Amino acid sequence: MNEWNWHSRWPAPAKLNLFLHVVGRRADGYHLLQTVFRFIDRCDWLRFSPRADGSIELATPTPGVAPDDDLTVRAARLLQAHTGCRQGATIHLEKTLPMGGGLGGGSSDAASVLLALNHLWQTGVPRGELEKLGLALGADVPVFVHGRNCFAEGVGETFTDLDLPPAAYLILQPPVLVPTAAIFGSPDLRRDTPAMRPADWRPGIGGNDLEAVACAAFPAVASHLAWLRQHAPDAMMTGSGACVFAAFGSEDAAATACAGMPEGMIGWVANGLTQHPLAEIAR
Ligand SMILES: C[C@@](CO)(OP(=O)(O)O)[C@H](O)COP(=O)(O)OP(=O)(O)OC[C@H]1O[C@@H](n2ccc(N)nc2=O)[C@H](O)[C@@H]1O
Ligand SMILES: Nc1ncnc2c1ncn2[C@@H]1O[C@H](COP(=O)(O)OP(=O)(O)O)[C@@H](O)[C@H]1O
Repeated sequence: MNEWNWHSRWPAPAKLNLFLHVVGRRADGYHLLQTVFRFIDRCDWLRFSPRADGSIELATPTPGVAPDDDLTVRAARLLQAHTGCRQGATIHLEKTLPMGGGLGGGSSDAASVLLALNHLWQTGVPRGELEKLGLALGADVPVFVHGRNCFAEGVGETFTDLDLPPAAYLILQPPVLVPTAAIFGSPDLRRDTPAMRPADWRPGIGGNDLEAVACAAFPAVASHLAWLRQHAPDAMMTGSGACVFAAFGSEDAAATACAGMPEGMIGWVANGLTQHPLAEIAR
């Protein structure tokens, strides 16, 4: 893909979990999930400048995250270590996606860094290997490297690709940062939803098993969900929260509901993507 180069602005799209079931737990405490990932057209954006000194620098530190802990920096260093690459990069990250929002922003940033620098440094790591590398950074990273809307299993690393119909979503952003580990660690979490066959899933099937725990711990999530359900009964939370969303019949219908939000509520309309914008790179 020749159009992607050092001058490009690289997208890191958000995801929605169209349903999310906890079907078990691994010996190491990680939860076995079934979920459908859908990419949407709301993105963080990345730019890269080459560095001859081999170091990785983040020119735009993320508020509240030490640069060495930032998933963008960790992803770049992981790729360097994996390939023995001696080139470096300065990373410029333009954050749009809320942190701790269940939209996978940090994971998507990490995946786009892996895809972009693998291309720019010409390190030639195949996509499947990049997915495995991404898993070391977080359970959500592999799907963004994978690049297709899909039914995911395991901790989120085994994929059955899906063709999803176009959809317009209204997404509400409660003003809280939900810590994923605390939601998965709750004694109240239901962990025994029966597994389904990926081929049996259809849009509208399944709920989010993390939702009740997040709503109990964060009343703002519950109140945003209650408001959205007045307009769209199928509204649900994405990931471990905090954001909640609903599909509408058209972008106009979603925009109309958005325009009716009470003062102070933050929400926006996004369209479902047919695939990740970097899906064809390194394939
Ligand atoms: C819940 C989901 C659904 O897509 O999304 P988000 O809400 O984070 O967007 C993901 O599974 C989150 O993935 P990610 O955010 O990458 O999680 P990680 O950093 O790997 O894990 C954070 C912590 O959550 C717990 N965890 C995470 C994933 C999983 N399958 N089981 C778990 O028990 C573990 O305690 C882990 O230490
Ligand atoms: N580049 C990054 N963008 C967002 N969060 C990051 C980043 N690097 C590290 N983090 C950490 O990852 C956590 C989870 O962020 P994020 O992926 O945006 O939320 P979620 O997993 O709920 O979708 C943040 O609270 C933050 O501490």
